[in-house]
Amino acid sequence: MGCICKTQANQQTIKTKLVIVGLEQSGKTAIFEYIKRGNFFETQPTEGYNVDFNNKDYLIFDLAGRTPNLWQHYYQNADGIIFVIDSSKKENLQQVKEQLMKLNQDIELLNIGVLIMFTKSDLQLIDCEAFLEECEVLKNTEQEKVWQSCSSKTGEGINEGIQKLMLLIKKWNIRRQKI
Ligand SMILES: Nc1nc2c(ncn2[C@@H]2O[C@H](COP(=O)(O)OP(=O)(O)OP(=O)(O)O)[C@@H](O)[C@H]2O)c(=O)[nH]1
Ligand SMILES: [Mg+2]
Repeated sequence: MGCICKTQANQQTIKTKLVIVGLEQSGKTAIFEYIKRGNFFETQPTEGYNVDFNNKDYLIFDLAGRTPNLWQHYYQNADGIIFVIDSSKKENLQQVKEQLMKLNQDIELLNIGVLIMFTKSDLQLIDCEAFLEECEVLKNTEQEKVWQSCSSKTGEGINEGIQKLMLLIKKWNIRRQKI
């Protein structure tokens, strides 16, 4: 992650660094804004990234879906990744699978907790569990992941997802200390 992350982390003793990734228009910024404001906020497509470091618990980078080749550069110093899937879109699930496989490869040697967020649950069309089963992402016990269905319109599931991610990050930190 870039120097902004490290500088701000030092100044504000931020505990946890998170990165939000996912396909274009999947709902990343809406989740980022919901975490920041506690309500839905109408978004624009992201250019580059958004960052929030005012909340001392988290430093969050919300990356642009249109430049997936840049995501990996933010993983190095991250504690957690939120991979966002638009659960109202069945047509791009193949692309989602490919990005999830790429994510697995990119973080193979890093101790990072991954939360898969199926967002737009207010419009939900896909069967999340069947999808996860089909693409086998949760079967790799070496690289444990958690998942949650959520909506940035209603707020449903967002805090639950973050709590699951925090627990997973704690586990990773304990494992890291044992190594
Ligand atoms: N109904 C519904 N719409 C949502 C939800 N989350 C996001 N949207 C809408 O989906 C569209 C895309 O949301 P963004 O959060 O901007 O998506 P993004 O993943 O940040 O997109 P990029 O920055 O282009 O990669 C916007 O029109 C949002 O209003 C949700 O939970 N429910
Ligand atoms: Mg965005």
